[in-house]
Amino acid sequence: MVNTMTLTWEATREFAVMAEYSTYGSVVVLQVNNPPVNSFSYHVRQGLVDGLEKAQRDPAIRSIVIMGKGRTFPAGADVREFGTASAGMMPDLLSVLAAVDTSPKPVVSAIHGTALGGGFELALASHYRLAVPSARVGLPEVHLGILPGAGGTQRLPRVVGVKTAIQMITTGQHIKAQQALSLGLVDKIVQGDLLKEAVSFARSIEGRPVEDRRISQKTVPDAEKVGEVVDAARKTIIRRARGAIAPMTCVQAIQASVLPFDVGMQRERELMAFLMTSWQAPAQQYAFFSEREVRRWSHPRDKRVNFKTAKPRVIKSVGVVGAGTMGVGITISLLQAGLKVVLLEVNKKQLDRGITTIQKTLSQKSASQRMSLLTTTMDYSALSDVDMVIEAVFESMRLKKEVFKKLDSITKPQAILASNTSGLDIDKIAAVTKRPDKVVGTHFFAPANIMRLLENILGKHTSAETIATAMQLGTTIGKVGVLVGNCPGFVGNRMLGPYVTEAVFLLEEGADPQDVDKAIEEFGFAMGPFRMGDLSGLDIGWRGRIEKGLTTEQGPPPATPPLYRRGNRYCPLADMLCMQGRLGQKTGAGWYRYEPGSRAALPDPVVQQMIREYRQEHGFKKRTISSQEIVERCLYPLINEGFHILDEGIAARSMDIDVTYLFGYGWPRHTGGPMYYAEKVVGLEKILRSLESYQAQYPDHHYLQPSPLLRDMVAKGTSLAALGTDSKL
Ligand SMILES: CCCCCCCCCCCCC[C@H](O)CC(=O)SCCNC(=O)CCNC(=O)[C@H](O)C(C)(C)COP(=O)(O)OP(=O)(O)OC[C@H]1O[C@@H](n2cnc3c(N)ncnc32)[C@H](O)[C@@H]1OP(=O)(O)O
Repeated sequence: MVNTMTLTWEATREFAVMAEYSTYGSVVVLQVNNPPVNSFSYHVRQGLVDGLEKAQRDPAIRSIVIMGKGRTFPAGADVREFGTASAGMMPDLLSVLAAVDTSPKPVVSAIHGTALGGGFELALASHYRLAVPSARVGLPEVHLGILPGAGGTQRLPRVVGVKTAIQMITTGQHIKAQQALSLGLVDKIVQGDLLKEAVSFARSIEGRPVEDRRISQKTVPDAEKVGEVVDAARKTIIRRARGAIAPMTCVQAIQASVLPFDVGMQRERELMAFLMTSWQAPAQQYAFFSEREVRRWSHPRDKRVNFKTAKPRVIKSVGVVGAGTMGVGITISLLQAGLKVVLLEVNKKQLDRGITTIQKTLSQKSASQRMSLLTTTMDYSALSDVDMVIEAVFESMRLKKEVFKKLDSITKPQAILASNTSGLDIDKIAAVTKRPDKVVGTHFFAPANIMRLLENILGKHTSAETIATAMQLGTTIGKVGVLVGNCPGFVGNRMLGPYVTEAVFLLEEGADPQDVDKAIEEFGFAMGPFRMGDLSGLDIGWRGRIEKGLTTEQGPPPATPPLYRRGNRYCPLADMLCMQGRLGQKTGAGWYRYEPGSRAALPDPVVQQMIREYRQEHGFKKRTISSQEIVERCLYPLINEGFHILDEGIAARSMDIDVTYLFGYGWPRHTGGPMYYAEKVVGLEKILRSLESYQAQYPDHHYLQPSPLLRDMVAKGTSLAALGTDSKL
């Protein structure tokens, strides 16, 4: 009987191998075979339709199982096909799913891995769904700037209701098998061999009518509440989406699920066409692929040093120096990935505070297991045996050099020494060691256990093996690693300089901090530059400017013209706040004021008065500044700096810059990243002309001077994609 059944292939192989057809008595199994994620490329769709038709024709067949071969059930449409001729080739996914739904013989989807997007829509069109315990399902299309366009917006609410469907579809969350079972999205969780279990299950339901199993024929359980649910959702989604159009369009499609199925499907199709042809969908799909493409890194100048040839060292234990906010966050990330950590901090109180934070942050379930991987110490000799050290001490070159000298003398010769500096010269740090080839920058972002970006900095002497190890470590701990070259601020913070500088200049001319923040937040950032400054602490930038000699704790350096430093325009408003002890949220006041215990940024009349007096003192005439000007004045100089970075070979490709900004700086994903936005949304020529026009108005704002590369690209009509493979780099 079933359990003892021999699973031999009786399959005929006349169909495309991308949907293999095999029979087990009365059961046909269609196995999608399109590695790596079994996406529905044209040949898969054709193979499935052919297989379904053959199964219908064969009177000996009484049920059909659909599964994925290899690592997963289909994870959705083939996104690389979007916009190409194959995407439109029939059969499209909708006709495949219609053939499944209307099949007179029961169709069972047997899920392992991730049934996502079109894959989960296929499962929902099937009459039964089985899943292994580790499977996950979901409709993540919103992250690609589209909606579940193969019936997902119509079938899902018919099972879970409009409210849950909106929640699932607008967040794109993946649901674990057990939760899917409790929501009624799968019928059974099966242990053991999925193929055997699925065939057995299919046999057990043969002969039962399929009509009442068709989700398309059901009605939405909470239909009478749809108006109020949609209204409530609209409010949160519009705020959360910050300019992304897909989430609200998904809601509109889901709203149509209370209509007859065919009418709802028509509405879904129209809304899908709207999103597919929007500028946001390609931007988000670019972001999806770029996140993966940065894994294929190469030296910004020397393409021979790359991911294909460089072999990473095996890292089993890591030392972390410094138990401040960054050191603690890095330690948590490493522990969560199962690495052994030796955390060193010379200040006992700080070390104790760090240990408490680590304990609190690690999830209850695995805390003791993770904590057993941690050793804490105040003694450098405890680092003698680790494979790698990440230094996360205060941002001072003098201190970092001291630490690296000690590390060089104490750690084993093959250990890699990494600095979490956010912008100091890696070569100067490496120069104090006898192993500059093993020194690398690993710039984490706060909170380091949450933020996904890891900016890895290649020094002049960093070896290919060392950089490969840093990139591999990023993958191990679930970060998106980007390889960049060494320059002040590297990629991320260097580009932030012009952005923040120009934002402060806007205050001189008439804007208030809240005007600037509002415009930038409406563009899509979670926080504008002033709220962000208050959150990070205004003293970080202030200390940096003091270290560079641009200001002092008492005010401008002697004999300095108030609005200039080293020949460049300079606005001291941020320094003035710091001199008053207004360091941001942590002191209850910065650009904004904060009620005790609250993080809500409240406009502060004291700051407004300070800015007014400053304008009067220096002869600035207040004017009204439009949101458009604010966005252009802040973001175009940031983008311009990106062109300088490409020109200098600090980043190998524009996508490395985009990924840095998407994952480290909250750049809105629906615009693709700063460089994508510049080229594909605004247009390089328009960026250039705007910079020229602003520069004519503000000749002493040096960041507004267009980069030679930008000029050259506009003159020649070169694309950023071509630049990545261009001999120039
Ligand atoms: C003119 C307009 C007309 C409009 C008419 C409307 C008609 C509509 C008809 C279309 C219907 C389609 C409807 C459907 O709802 C749309 C979709 O299904 S969109 C896709 C939804 N699915 C996803 O978003 C899943 C994306 N993938 C992932 O989340 C992850 O890859 C994973 C599956 C969880 C696996 O993760 P990992 O194991 O970490 O592996 P990687 O992420 O590294 O991926 C490995 C490899 O695979 C590539 N890849 C992954 N998913 C896809 C995909 N869906 N398409 C193509 N390629 C994919 C990924 O890029 C990696 O590639 P590599 O970097 O290794 O080259």
